[in-house]
Amino acid sequence: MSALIELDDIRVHYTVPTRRHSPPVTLRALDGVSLAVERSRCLGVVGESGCGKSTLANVLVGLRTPTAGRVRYDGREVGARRSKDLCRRIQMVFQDPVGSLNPRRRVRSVLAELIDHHDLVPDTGMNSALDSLMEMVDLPPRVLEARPHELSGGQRQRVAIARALAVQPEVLVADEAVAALDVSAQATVINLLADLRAELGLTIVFISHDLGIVRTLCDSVAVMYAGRVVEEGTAEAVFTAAQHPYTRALLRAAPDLHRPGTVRRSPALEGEPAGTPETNTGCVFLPRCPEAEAACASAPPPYIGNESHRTACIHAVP
Ligand SMILES: Nc1ncnc2c1ncn2[C@@H]1O[C@H](COP(=O)(O)OP(=O)(O)OP(=O)(O)O)[C@@H](O)[C@H]1O
Repeated sequence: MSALIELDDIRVHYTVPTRRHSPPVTLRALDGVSLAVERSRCLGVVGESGCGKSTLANVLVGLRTPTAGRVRYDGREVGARRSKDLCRRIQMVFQDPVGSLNPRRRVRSVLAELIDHHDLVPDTGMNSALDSLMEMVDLPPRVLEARPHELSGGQRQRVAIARALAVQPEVLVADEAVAALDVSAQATVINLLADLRAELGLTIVFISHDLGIVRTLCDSVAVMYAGRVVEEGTAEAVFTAAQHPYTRALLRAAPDLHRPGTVRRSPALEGEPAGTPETNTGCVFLPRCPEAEAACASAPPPYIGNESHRTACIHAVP
């Protein structure tokens, strides 16, 4: 199967200030990421907080121009300035629908404006296009008349998905799209994404801290550490026979994988002690993983920043 999106040696470096009188350092948020996403498939991207997942999402949708590397879409190289049509084809769903929806505007007006902007439906077909969108995301038509604060978290996230679907995209990049939802709303949104993929042939890049959900939804998984993809494979292979020490540490630390009835622990990890993750707003912070650091030795510390919220990918370029 041919890849719809290809990333080739993508680097995103930021220049960040340090202490007064010290020169700024370069932070490698992405440090040579190569990935291919096949059409109509779902790729999960996992890794601890700060490893570069959102930066990757931003590169995919064109919100961030890479410092180096190439992005290809459907075989064609994508430049720094994307066409309106390419922007339409790759849509993002963010973690926080409240922040991404204008609180003053009714759902109808947000969706209609987008459809209009891309000339996707004649004026006479607008009402039925909006009704079908609501049906697609399993919301009653009355939601069209609501403002975001009048909806539940799960409903808002479905409106955010409707907004992405309004422009008839080929790719959805979901960046922690269910992290802010309770378990039942999460299940609804996950099922919705799975149905949309099956019905519309959508390609999905699903970024999440929740390994249980990734295993359920995704065909393949890319594991990120310190701005790099350290392991990539089918979901089954990654979850049952992880190869990289960091993936194994991540699996050990994932609370969902130890919860009975969700996802069984990888046989590859049998006999190894489970980690004790500290959780904070849904993020899993791993205990330091010397094996993983050794395996990523070409990206050595020193880390900068707050050690208690360790962002492994922050290391100064020597
Ligand atoms: N505009 C920016 N300027 C400087 N540093 C940035 C910028 N955006 C992101 N970073 C840094 O780049 C690194 C990667 O950030 P990113 O948001 O991609 O991580 P993440 O894996 O998505 O984390 P989380 O799971 O917590 O959302 C982090 O160390 C972050 O602080």
